[in-house]
Amino acid sequence: MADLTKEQVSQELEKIRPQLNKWREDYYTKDAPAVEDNVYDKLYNRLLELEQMYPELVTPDSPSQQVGDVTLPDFNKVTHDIPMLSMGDVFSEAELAEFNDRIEKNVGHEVDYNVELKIDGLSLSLIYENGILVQGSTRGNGTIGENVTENVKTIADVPQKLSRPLSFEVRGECFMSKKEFLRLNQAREKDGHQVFANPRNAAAGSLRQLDPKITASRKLATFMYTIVTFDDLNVPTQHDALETLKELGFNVNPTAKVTTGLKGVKDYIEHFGELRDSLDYGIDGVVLKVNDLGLQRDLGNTVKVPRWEIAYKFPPEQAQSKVLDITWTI
Ligand SMILES: NC(=O)c1cc2c(=O)c3cc(F)ccc3oc2nc1N
Repeated sequence: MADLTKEQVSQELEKIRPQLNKWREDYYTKDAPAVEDNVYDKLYNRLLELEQMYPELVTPDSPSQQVGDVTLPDFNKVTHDIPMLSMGDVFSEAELAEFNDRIEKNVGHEVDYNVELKIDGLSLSLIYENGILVQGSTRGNGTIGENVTENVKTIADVPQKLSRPLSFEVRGECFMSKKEFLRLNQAREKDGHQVFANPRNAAAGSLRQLDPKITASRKLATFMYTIVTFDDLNVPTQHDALETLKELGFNVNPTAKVTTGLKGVKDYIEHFGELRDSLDYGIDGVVLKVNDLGLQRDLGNTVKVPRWEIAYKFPPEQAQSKVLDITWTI
């Protein structure tokens, strides 16, 4: 990157910030994205790059200062005691190798990863008290989310009562299957309503409804992936956490795989890059998580993302073949 003067960076930031904020506004509050995720992500990463050059140019309204969704004014709000962070994104094998190098340097040895599909939905938090579902909420800005408890109770695969009287929080992804997305859009077209741009926006628009009866009329689904407070559950790894979630009656995506270092990650990415179109749910990448939960705690989080996981993003659907063109040198 040629060295840019502060003035040049300031001018470019003045163009990028409003553009990203406009796209964010559309993406979160209108549930109708103006651009593909990867276009947003690339410009967002450019903003981060420029802000890192001259941190004094960061403004409070910069997209880098807000995390996650913009919450609509009309939902009751909930505070996430443990922030719901987002994930760092990478777009190439070289960046995956950099992530792995950082982890091995920090930990001092090779680590196992739990590799999971990155479901293209919206984050969901579920809180249970003595085994009873008492609260469902969205990520919101990471600290303040939207209370969607009554809506969540209409999702068939969300257990309202657990087989054990546990009090804890679990987190996962709420999504809409491609089949349901087509059915819903056909119905909306017939009724002269605006159709949803993609299953992710249909899921967001359906979960973030003020009227639970509307949510109930749309078939939402979940894949849960985190037990937030697992102290008394004696769960040593992320893979075990997924097993425990399944035993407790949650819907868990069945494709997770434990790898040693990056060995096997290439195959996993290529395999699911090929299967992507045939899955009945949208995926936009693959998530690598340090499998050992103790190591995750030691590695900790930055203000915005955990240090112990990374999301490798597929190229957008129409560029699907590109996933196979990556020359892997691992
Ligand atoms: N879309 C997903 O399929 C998916 C998303 C996340 C997260 O957003 C996520 C965010 C955190 F702060 C921590 C763990 C996470 O794990 C995750 N795991 C997944 N499988």
